[in-house]
Amino acid sequence: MLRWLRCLHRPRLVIWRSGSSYVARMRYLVKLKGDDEACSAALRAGRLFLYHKLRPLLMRAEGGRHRPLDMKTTDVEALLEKLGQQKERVRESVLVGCTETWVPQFCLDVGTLEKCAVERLCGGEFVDLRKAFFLLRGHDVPHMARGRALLHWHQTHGFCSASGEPTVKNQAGSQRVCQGSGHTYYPQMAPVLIVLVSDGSRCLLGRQAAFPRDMYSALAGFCDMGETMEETLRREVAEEVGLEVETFQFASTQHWPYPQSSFMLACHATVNPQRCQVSVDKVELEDARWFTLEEIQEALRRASAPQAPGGGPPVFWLPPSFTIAHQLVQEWVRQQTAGV
Ligand SMILES: NC(=O)C1=CN([C@@H]2O[C@H](COP(=O)(O)OP(=O)(O)OC[C@H]3O[C@@H](n4cnc5c(N)ncnc54)[C@H](OP(=O)(O)O)[C@@H]3O)[C@@H](O)[C@H]2O)C=CC1
Ligand SMILES: [Mg+2]
Repeated sequence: MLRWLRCLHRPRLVIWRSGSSYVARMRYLVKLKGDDEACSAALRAGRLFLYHKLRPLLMRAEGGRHRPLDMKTTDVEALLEKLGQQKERVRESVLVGCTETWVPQFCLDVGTLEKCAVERLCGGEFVDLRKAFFLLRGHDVPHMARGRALLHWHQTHGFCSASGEPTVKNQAGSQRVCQGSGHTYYPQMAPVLIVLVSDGSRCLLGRQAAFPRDMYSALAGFCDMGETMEETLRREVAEEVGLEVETFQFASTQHWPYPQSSFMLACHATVNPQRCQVSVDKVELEDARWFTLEEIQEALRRASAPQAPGGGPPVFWLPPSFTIAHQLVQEWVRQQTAGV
């Protein structure tokens, strides 16, 4: 039976900045979601982030980093007209947020335009989001991921599953409605459990064949219909590596834009060190193995994908620092070294 893992990690205290500005902005955003006219006015005054076939438009910033390129709506309208499109296409955009200075932010996919022409006219580059994860600063990543996820949802929910008729997006893009059946569709995320398993002194990482070469991550799996988080955790660890979890503790959550949109629920778990022989399900994983604290600490010190010197054995590496898998690994190291 699962037991709660006591004292492994201190509960996280989150302190939000106080003040009425956050509340007012959230109320403004909810108004834009429910009021097409207000949202159209916000679009005129807002900023647009362009995507091309779900690749965000980035520009080079100082220090070799990149940043998302945002544009005035009127500039995007001029761009569309210059490339032979109707400027009304800006209305295909979706609302993704609002800055602290109350500038509404929208995303628009211009995948039907010629990519190089847009890049030339805007002075940026459309970059695959997985590559962009390594180029952007941490706080820009969730923003770009959210835009991609929402645009992808709209691109794949154009028809009603009840009537087969086209669905229509509201101006904010917070829902699609089928006039025929009356169904309203809302953007969805699939719950995924991600877990860092430890035997007390080592942690278990695995890799799928589709991962970048030599990258290892925490175990993950989609929640089955009707499962609790604990049941998914226990099942996935049993299925993928043949181990029985003894204790676990919830850690945090993260939105992840793949494969469609996932709501990642992150946990730490332990197995009995006397029963930690890994048996990998080769359909799901290419490999899974135990790593010592020293190996993990060294991987955390390596900034990016390392090259094995002189053709020696490949060195493993971890997902980028903003990912929840990386955060689980860092938490585990902190716990292992606490009081040392
Ligand atoms: N942010 C992070 O730090 C990390 C994120 N992840 C993400 O977690 C997600 C899940 O991990 P993964 O190990 O692949 O999951 P699973 O172990 O559940 O295996 C994936 C398989 O499950 C099936 N499946 C069941 N439900 C779904 C669903 N709702 N959507 C898609 N496939 C489903 C598919 O099988 P079939 O194709 O046969 O139908 C798919 O190939 C991935 O999207 C991955 O990108 C993973 C690690 C780190
Ligand atoms: Mg998996």
